[in-house]
Amino acid sequence: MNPVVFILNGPNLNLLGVREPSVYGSATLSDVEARTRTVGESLGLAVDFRQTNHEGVLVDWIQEARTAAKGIILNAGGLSHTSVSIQDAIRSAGVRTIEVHVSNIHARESFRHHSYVSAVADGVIVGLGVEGYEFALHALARRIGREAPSDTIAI
Ligand SMILES: O=C1C[C@@](O)(C(=O)O)C[C@@H](O)[C@@H]1O
Repeated sequence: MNPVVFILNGPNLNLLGVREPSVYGSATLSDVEARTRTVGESLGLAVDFRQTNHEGVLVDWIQEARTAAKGIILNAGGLSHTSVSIQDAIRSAGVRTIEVHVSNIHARESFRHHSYVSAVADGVIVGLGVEGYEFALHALARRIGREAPSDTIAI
């Protein structure tokens, strides 16, 4: 059985592709799910892809990852900028976590510049569109030993 990676999406990400396409692009969350499953398989990872509009559900899923997943890719949406509870959950999960934002949060309104997730994430990918999820999968695969590191980049 391949190691499981949770890809967790927070509020409003169900509207990807419909919502502000000039900011978030035209790919839907289903497109992202399909693509990450394919990339995950190629890396020897089993992707468990989820979305919720509810903070507590996200906290429950992060807690579940403690025993059920080897890594988390998290786009907490607007909760990234407000949720101490999500930071606490990641801190106690003890699971490698990569934060993803589709848009470049640092080039947007100042309230988006700070993320509570970033302080407890292993790495952060912002502003690279939905491809950011794939880059995060590659980063996790390396960190959980499923992808040989390149001989040119030592991380
Ligand atoms: O919902 C979102 C999406 C987002 O997380 C992104 O993926 O770019 C950025 C957040 O500021 C915003 O609230």
